[in-house]
Amino acid sequence: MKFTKMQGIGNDYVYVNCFEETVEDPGETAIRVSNRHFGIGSDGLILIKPSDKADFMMDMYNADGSQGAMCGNGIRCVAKYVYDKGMTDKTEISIETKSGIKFIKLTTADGRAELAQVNMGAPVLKAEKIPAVSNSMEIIGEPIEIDGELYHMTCVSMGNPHAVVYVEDVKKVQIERTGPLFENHPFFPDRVNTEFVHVIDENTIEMRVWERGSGETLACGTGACASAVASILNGYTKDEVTVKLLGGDLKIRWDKKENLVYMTGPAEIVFEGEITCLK
Ligand SMILES: N[C@@H](CCC[C@H](N)C(=O)O)C(=O)O
Repeated sequence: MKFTKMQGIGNDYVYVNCFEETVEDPGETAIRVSNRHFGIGSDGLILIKPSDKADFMMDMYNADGSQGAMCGNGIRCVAKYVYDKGMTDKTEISIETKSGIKFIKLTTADGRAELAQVNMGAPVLKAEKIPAVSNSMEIIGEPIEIDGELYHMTCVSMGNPHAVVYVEDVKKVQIERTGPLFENHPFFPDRVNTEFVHVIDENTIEMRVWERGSGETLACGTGACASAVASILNGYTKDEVTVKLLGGDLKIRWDKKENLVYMTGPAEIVFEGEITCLK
């Protein structure tokens, strides 16, 4: 099976072109390829498939084999892949995901895609739709105690569930301990991605993420969008936010008039290869 390893600000996935390849058991394949010692090494697996509703389809799996409905960094990479490989000559591409069709605009140079702006759609704030168990309709700045520590949490779905909490210093977060406690908290029936955010100024935040199904990653596109929306809702930032992640920066803009979130960032091919045997 031929594959391409790609990354969007350090959030790395193994991409398989399913116009040419068939993946029988994507969950199991994701677990095997993601292993950083016995496999290729990645945060998960992304399949690029034909779609009858959009130009292409993205089907994504986390490192633990669970399927994700949406992947912000992944969708920029899929758009770069199909453009750079000549599968389309369009610079405005539609991609079907499990959370609906997303629209991507590419900036190109020398026949290659460099930056991708993704219309990520409307943020979902209703607790039951995230899903999160709460007596409130929306969870904005709600207190939650985790491991004896009090956090104020804002929950947003960007096609997948996110809990955004604010901290003084992202470097000091014991994410390997705290991340799983949020991820598997009974508050979140489908588990949750958690963003630990520090507000730098009204235009800039920094963030570390614990991803549902993959653990700490260098970046999360949907998480950056959720963090920007949470920071705007809590009055910490303006509507356009630079999100600084361990792997790089993303620009997020919430167009409140249209209620649409736009994410802009890079995508890169790291290497390509062929799997002949993977235990
Ligand atoms: N890294 C992604 C999100 C991947 C899916 C997530 N872990 C989930 O299960 O919801 C991104 O860039 O958005």
